[in-house]
Amino acid sequence: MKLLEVILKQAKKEPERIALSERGRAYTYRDLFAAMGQIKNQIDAEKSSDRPILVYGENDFLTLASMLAVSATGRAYIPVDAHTPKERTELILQASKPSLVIISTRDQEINNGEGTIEFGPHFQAHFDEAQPFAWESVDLSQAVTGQETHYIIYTSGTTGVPKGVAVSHDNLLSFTQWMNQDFEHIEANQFLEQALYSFDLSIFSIYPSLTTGGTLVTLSKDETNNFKHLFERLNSTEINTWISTPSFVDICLLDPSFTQAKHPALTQFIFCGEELTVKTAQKLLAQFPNAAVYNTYGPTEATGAVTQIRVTSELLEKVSRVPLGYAKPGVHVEIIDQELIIIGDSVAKGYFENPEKTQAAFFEYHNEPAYHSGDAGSVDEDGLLHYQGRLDFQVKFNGFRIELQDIEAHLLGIDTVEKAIVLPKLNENHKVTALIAVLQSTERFPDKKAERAYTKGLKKELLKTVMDYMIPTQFVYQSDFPLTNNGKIDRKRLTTEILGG
Ligand SMILES: Nc1ncnc2c1ncn2[C@@H]1O[C@H](COP(=O)(O)OP(=O)(O)OP(=O)(O)O)[C@@H](O)[C@H]1O
Repeated sequence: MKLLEVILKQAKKEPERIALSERGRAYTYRDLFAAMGQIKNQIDAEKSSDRPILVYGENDFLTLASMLAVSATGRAYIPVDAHTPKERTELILQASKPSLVIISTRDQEINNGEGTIEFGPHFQAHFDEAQPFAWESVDLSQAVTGQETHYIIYTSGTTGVPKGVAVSHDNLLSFTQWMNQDFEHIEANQFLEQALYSFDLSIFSIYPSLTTGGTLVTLSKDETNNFKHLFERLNSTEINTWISTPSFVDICLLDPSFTQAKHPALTQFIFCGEELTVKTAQKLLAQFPNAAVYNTYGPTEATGAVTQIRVTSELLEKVSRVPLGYAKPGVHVEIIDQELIIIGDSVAKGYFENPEKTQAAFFEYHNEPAYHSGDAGSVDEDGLLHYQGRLDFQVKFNGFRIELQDIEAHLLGIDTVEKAIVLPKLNENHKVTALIAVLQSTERFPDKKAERAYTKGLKKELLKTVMDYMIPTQFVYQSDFPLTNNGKIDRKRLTTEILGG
């Protein structure tokens, strides 16, 4: 069955259920299909080629309806958030050459600080609620299916030109079925939709919610950026399933009202995108002792996530790093030369119209699709996967091979350390000349002398668990860490801030 057909079946059963709730406004499943139909008509009227369609919008109803309308025409959609820097949007436009651009943001001024973008053929999406709607008019005969590309998400591209990961309908179907089976079953589940649609963490809420008659509770950019607005919204909205990066929940844990007593309906937390530290998991379980907390792992190239584990207090007592979990059905993970190789039905089709990059990362392993994750790890005898950091975060320092994230994990093992990032300082020959630890500590230092004394104690503590050649050369303290648009700690910006351009 096609994903859109599953959504339609569910929608027809309970058309008045809320499909999406934005700040100050809620839309039913009937609204969603009505809007999809209208936008699909607009697409059909353009008579564009069957190349992908770029949807330029925000996390809201009109953007969701636009993406689904594109799927209904059988084309792939490319979600681009309207807050994306102009230059990057232009790079994505050049790389993807979409047949059409749907502008679903209501705020046309959004990018004007940076000037107008040349979109090529485009139209503004509209939803006219006064127009009559009949379920019989819904036509999914052309809708995306099988190996056809469902969406193309451009990864933030740590280097150079962004790469568009092409995910098939069947990749997404397999992911959605797993989410619907292997996590908590919550009736009329209200999903937090914090991740931008242009970040694949968003599929954790969109498809499981829509295929089961749930509600997407979307946060606007203003709400995720403004602590006061965020808490106004969180405290006035019921959420059952929380999906975010660990860094985002860290921000929420700063608010004393973020507790089970205040949010009794919030019973499930699902994390992905970056390491969930033992500290964050402990803090969360202390605030929400009855909630089911899951760590999941996966790159965009393997459709959202491919492993999961329920994180309990008992588990946290036994481990120094939170395991990544067990592989989903249809996927297995092998370690080849230290690297996690993801094999099976979640592996995406490749990078859109980029055979060179595709060939470098995707391959066939015993007749199954496989992907080089670039992550280091190990697998237990019973199939439990452990994370050891990104392979490209391994450096040579004074002749020793050092895994930066290994030092970070040990720093986080110290009670007063809340966050830790270790950055390599390079000379002009790209040789590491120093390791800089950037820390957020619970301690406050009245003066430099106090800071030095604390650092001295920290080094002593660290020496109990790591080799002396792994001790950072310098320690820098920050009260908060910059985050990327996707809500992960922004190492690149931190490097520029600490080490200079
Ligand atoms: N649960 C987890 N624990 C540790 N690391 C994780 C976890 N989940 C995801 N990651 C990290 O995030 C990576 C996947 O992230 P994603 O596909 O969003 O792109 P990225 O590698 O962060 O690059 P970019 O953001 O530049 O596109 C994984 O390869 C892994 O390194």
